Formats: sequence, C-alpha cells, structure tokens
Amino acid sequence: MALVSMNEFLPKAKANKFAVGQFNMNNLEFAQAIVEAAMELKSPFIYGVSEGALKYMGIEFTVAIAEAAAKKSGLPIALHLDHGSSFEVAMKCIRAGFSSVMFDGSHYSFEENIRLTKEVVKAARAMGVSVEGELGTIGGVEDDISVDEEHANLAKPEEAIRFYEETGVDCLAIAVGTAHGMYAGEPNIHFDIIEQVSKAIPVPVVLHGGSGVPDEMIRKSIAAGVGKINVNTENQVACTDTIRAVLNKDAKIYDPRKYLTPARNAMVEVVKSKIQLFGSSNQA
Ligand SMILES: O=C(O)C[C@@H](O)[C@H](O)C(=O)COP(=O)(O)O
Ligand SMILES: [Zn+2]
Repeated sequence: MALVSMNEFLPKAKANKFAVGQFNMNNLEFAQAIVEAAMELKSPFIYGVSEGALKYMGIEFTVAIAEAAAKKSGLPIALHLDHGSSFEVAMKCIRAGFSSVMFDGSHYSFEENIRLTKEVVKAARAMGVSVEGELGTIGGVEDDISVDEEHANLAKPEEAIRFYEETGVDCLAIAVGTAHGMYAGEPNIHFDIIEQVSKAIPVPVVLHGGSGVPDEMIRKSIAAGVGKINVNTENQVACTDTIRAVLNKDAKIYDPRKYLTPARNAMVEVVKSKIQLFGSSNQA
C-alpha cells in the first residue's frame, strides 16, 4: 500500500470516537518499532517527522523508510511533517513524497497564521496531501526549542473555530494545557475547550504533548473530540533507558544490534499500549 493522507482515517476517528497516534520517527529503529506495533494491532498511524529529525535522517531516507513500512504492512500510514515552520519546508516535504504536513504558525499573529496556513492548504490540497494547523502555544521542549509555561497560552475557542472556517485544515492542534516532553506533575487539560471546538468543527482536534498524560485524561480528551494524539518523548525515554541499562550491564558491548534490538522492543511495547489506549486497534 502507498502512503495515504490523514483523510483516509481521521474522519472515521472523529465519527467513531477513537484517536490515531502520531508517533515520531527519529531513526530506523523508531520506524520499525512503530510499524511492528501497528501491524500487530491492525491500526492506522502517522509517522511524525520534525524538521530536526528530517535534518538528522535526510529527507530521501525518511520517505524511503515510510514507503517501505506502508508496503510491508499494508496499513494506512501517513507520513507527516511535524511542526513545519514555513510554506517552503512544507512544499519540500510534499515534493519528496510526504502525504501530510503540519504548518505550525502559532508563533505568528492570529491573522498571519490564518493567511500562511491557507496558502499551505491550497497547495497541499491540490496534491491530495492533508494539513494540520496549530493555534495557541504548546509548552515544553519541541525539537530543542523550549517554551516555558508562562509563554504557553491556551487557544481561544472562538478563534479556533474561525481559524478552521477560514483555513479548511484537515485537523487542528490547539493548546489545551498539554506540553511537549515529560511532565513534572500532571497536566491541567482544559477538556471544555476541546469539547467546544470539536462540536463546532467537522474535523478532529489534535493533542500534542501526549507523552506522560494519564490514561484517564487521554480517554476524556478523546471523548471530548480529540482524534489525533502525538507521542514522541515516551519512545525516546524507552529507547535511551534501555540502551543505558544494557551498556551499564555490559560495558564491553560494541555491536549496536545488541542494544538497539532491546531498545526497539521497548518502543514496540510503548506504541502498542498507546494504540490500545487510543482505541485505534482493528481500525486499519
Ligand atoms: O519534539 C518533537 O520532535 C515532536 C513533538 O513536538 C510532537 O509533535 C509531540 O507533540 C510529541 O509530544 P511528547 O511526546 O509529549 O513530547
Ligand atoms: Zn508537538
């Protein structure tokens, strides 16, 4: 199967109240772990790739790995630019074979965010590529850029609704109290904002900062209208903790397969638990 746009599964997710996971790809082992978990549970999923990860992996390798996963698995998989910062980077990804892009204009003024997002939607739609927009500022560290809690501001429902109406994005990330990275305590998620926005627009709300959110809050978010949830940090922690433990146990290891295999297995377990929690098993 070829890579698909998020519109292959997000409308169904919204209608049937489940969420599709965006799991970020940082290297080959992440990609393999994610598709292995999804194959076992017959789930659609999204490979998220940040600009930093793109620089690290190279755009050709990234697309080739995602296409290989789609072909091998037969699952509906979207390859999605995560937090794209410009029209140019979004177009570069689409030309290279991405089936979906996020334009994150949350650092611009509201009107400028609308204007720029509309341009991306117009170009992407002509090529059958789905688009995610973002409103409000999500806290935490994203791709090495840190936004402290003080500067993380929640999305205003009336603005989110107008943003959707003017841009026509396929899903909308709104800041509702989650943050990138791990939480010191528990997040304070504003379910009322999710519900108000979700009821007024036909596309799903996206929850960034999905790592470390307690299961009950995830279930409540999905019930309120979240249809896409992003997870990266929990896989990074599982991968690195496993490698650290293996090397601490045996300092003589030099074959990367000896520590990357258990690291990959640890990520399979993380992704499987998220797919089950999000309710996307058997939705492929
Ligand atoms: O940091 C990245 O490279 C990806 C994230 O921004 C992703 O979009 C996301 O929201 C993941 O959240 P987290 O796993 O809770 O950090
Ligand atoms: Zn994010």
